[in-house]
Amino acid sequence: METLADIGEDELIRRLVRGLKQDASVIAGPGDDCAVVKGSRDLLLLKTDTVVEGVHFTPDTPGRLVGRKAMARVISDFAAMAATPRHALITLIAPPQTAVKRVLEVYAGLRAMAESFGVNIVGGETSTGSQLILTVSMTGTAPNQKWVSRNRARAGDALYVTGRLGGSIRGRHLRFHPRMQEAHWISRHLPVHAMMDISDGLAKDLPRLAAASGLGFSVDLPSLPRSPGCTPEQAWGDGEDYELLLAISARTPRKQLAAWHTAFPKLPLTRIGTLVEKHAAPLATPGGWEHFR
Ligand SMILES: Nc1ncnc2c1ncn2[C@@H]1O[C@H](COP(=O)(O)OP(=O)(O)OP(=O)(O)O)[C@@H](O)[C@H]1O
Ligand SMILES: Cc1ncc(C[n+]2csc(CCOP(=O)(O)O)c2C)c(N)n1
Ligand SMILES: [Mg+2]
Repeated sequence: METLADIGEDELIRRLVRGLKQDASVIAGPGDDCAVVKGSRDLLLLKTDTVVEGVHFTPDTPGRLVGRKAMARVISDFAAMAATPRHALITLIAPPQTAVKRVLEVYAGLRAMAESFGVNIVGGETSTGSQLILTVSMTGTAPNQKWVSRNRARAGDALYVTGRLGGSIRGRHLRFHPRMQEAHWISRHLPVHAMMDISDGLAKDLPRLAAASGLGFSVDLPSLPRSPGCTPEQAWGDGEDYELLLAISARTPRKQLAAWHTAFPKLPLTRIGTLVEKHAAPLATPGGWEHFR
């Protein structure tokens, strides 16, 4: 088996970036001290995110899915802002004994996901360490200065989620689809006040969204849209759903909400609760992912 120790850093990078597809915004991609891309008059958005072997995937996870997940998680954050991802830097850390084939597969997953969302991989960094770690840093734009924050929600707003929650560890955490089209549709068609993607579980992310606007929440656990075979507690706490959580005006006309089902007939948009004044919030059920405890 050919390992990273056999081919060395420069040859690895050469193989990783060979034939990378880039659009006309890229002036200088991998190969120089920095990447150079054309700027834009739109707002610039920035995000970085890491996946770690043993935390976000295992040594058995196919390389392609590791790369897919690493790229899709960041794209999902751009979706959560109703923004457009554009340029990515990839930091790859791997033990010397890693098979070259595995790293090439990881990169194939990164590249396929990037291409399908119009993201240019323009550079990165390669180093060694005790396990496989992949960091994707990305820039994006908010056309017409329009983006959706987490913190403009108001008491009384209705809480909705896209898709179904829970059980992601059975495979969906590796194969989810960032809700990009859906998020842009929401920002265009609904009076959305706050939005985020669900990575640590509703149990963690809903309190974050509410707190960002200085509010509390009331949620009906049995009403959560669930993945097949999941309990409400799993839908609440499992995490890595990468679905959208949004707060919209309680006065949204029913017709506007019904238009969702025409636009996305296969994906539910479900009312799960309400944002309330902090002092009026019922006690929340604990749960969700936490890295350090
Ligand atoms: N080490 C750090 N230094 C500075 N800011 C950080 C650091 N880690 C996280 N943050 C910031 O804290 C906020 C929450 O980080 P987190 O990674 O939980 O993002 P998220 O979007 O809530 O979750 P996810 O990345 O799983 O979607 C983000 O705005 C992030 O930029
Ligand atoms: C091997 C393995 N063990 C556990 C999990 C579950 N998991 C890991 S990180 C995370 C929250 C999101 O991460 P972050 O907070 O970094 O965005 C969850 C739910 C997994 N996917 N693979
Ligand atoms: Mg997020």
